Amino acid sequence: MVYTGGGLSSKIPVESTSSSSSRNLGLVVAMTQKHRPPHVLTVAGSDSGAGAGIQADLKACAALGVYCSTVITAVTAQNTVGVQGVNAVAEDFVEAQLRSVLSDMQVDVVKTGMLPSIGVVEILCKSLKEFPVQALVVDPVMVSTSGDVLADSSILVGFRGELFPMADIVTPNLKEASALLGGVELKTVADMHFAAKAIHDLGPRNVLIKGGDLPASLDAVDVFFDGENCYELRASRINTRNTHGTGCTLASCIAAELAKGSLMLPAVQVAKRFVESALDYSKDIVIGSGPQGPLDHFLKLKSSVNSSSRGAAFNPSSLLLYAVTDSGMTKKWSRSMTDVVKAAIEGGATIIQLREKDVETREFMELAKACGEICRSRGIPLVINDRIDIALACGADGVHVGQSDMPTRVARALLGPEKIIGVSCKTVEQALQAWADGADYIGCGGVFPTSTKANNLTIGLDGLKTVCLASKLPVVAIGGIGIGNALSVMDIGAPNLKGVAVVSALFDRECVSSETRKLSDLLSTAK
Ligand SMILES: Cc1ncc(COP(=O)(O)OP(=O)(O)O)c(N)n1
Ligand SMILES: Cc1nc(C(=O)O)sc1CCOP(=O)(O)O
Ligand SMILES: [Mg+2]
Repeated sequence: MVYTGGGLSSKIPVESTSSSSSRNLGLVVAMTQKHRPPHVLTVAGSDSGAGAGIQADLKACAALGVYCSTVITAVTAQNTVGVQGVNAVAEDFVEAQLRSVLSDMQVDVVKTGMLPSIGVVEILCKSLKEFPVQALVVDPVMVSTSGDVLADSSILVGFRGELFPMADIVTPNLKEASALLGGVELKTVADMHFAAKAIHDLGPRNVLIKGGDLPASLDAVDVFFDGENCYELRASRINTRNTHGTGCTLASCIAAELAKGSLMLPAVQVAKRFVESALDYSKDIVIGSGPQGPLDHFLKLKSSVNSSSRGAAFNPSSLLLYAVTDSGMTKKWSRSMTDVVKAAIEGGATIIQLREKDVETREFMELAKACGEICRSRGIPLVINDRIDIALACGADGVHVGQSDMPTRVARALLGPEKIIGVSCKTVEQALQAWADGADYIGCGGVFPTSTKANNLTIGLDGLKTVCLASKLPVVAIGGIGIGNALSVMDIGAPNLKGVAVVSALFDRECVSSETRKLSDLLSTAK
């Protein structure tokens, strides 16, 4: 089959094109080391409401950094009210999908969800014998959370006879466990222990009985049995209507962790923690008008801990008057850090960087939290120097890293797509690398000699201009800059030079707010 659209092929750099953008794409591709990501194949039904099924599996795997391919067994018309329709995919086409993925894509773990007929179970087992994988996670989906039947009871024969003996773990909820055991009542944790052992006798190497529906329990208790020991795994019960998709998500997370190389019990524990956090993060979202809303796998990225103050995308104009703190200077003038941050903002600082080289982690955290509140209430971004952990823990807007700090690409992976990342660059190569690695701006200097940073190389106005003209990112100049020379910096004739970053000219002065005001007024006259 020939595909002539944009797609992936448009990302491959074309040799004969000499534009700078295609050259840089080539650079990015060349720099990328080839590796095979952990890979889960989910064999399940599609949920049009995207809370459960294939859609939940894709999101859960993505959230845990695992590649997920899909074999769709049925298409359901489904929302927060219930299941309005089920259209099973023809069995030979389920087989075709399985063959396509398994014969080509080096799947590590297969996870199953809705298997609508015994024929599909048989096809799956046959395919797994032909293309063995490292592990098989079976979520024996029979009834949806809304009570709608998703597989007829003949499926039980297929589960017991063929699939379970191949499974590394099965993850029934109480209703499914009861059905698997011929309708036995399961009402207590002791019943769950019994069920785990009885289902283990059907052949899987591990069993996880999910106790979410257990009556009158304060904790969410699941029982895990590995053939020798039974464990009660407890998590706090989260009071929310948004629980649709938790079963699929849990099984997918187990599969994802196994694909990364985890042992079974740790994989189950990570999966439980993920579901608990996702439920907590999404407990108040409103999607649909029915009784069961979906959980949101990616709210973690938007949680108050991670991104509380980042209202809008990074605005380069916030680099105009970039105030960088220094605890030595703050102590020298017997001031508190919160007072100097307030004073700088009062004087017109447009972004604050907390640069604390000599404080303990605990104190840095407290300072970052306190300054974060001040900045947030005044609409000014707060960036943390060097410390990605502090930025994450206190919900800062981003970080500034140097060439010997955490690599930008790793910082971006840890901080997610929305946080601001600034990178110190003294050369054109460093500036291009910062862009390729996902930075938002670069700090370029030392423009002039400085006594604030020991042994700092001075690159002068010419060095600054060279880097600015090559940089694809906005630039803030740093090093020895103050009222006497700020305009000469801003006048170098580089449109992407957006401002100046200053330490001593603000914080090693008698009055922080009036010094900042003078510099702010001066910068407002720059072209
Ligand atoms: C805006 C800005 N530019 C450059 C730096 C210097 O960062 P780095 O090279 O990591 O040195 P330290 O500040 O960590 O000593 C900066 N902090 N801010
Ligand atoms: C923190 C820092 N980074 C620099 C760089 O060149 O990357 S110069 C510098 C210190 C800037 O302090 P002052 O404004 O007091 O000169
Ligand atoms: Mg640094």
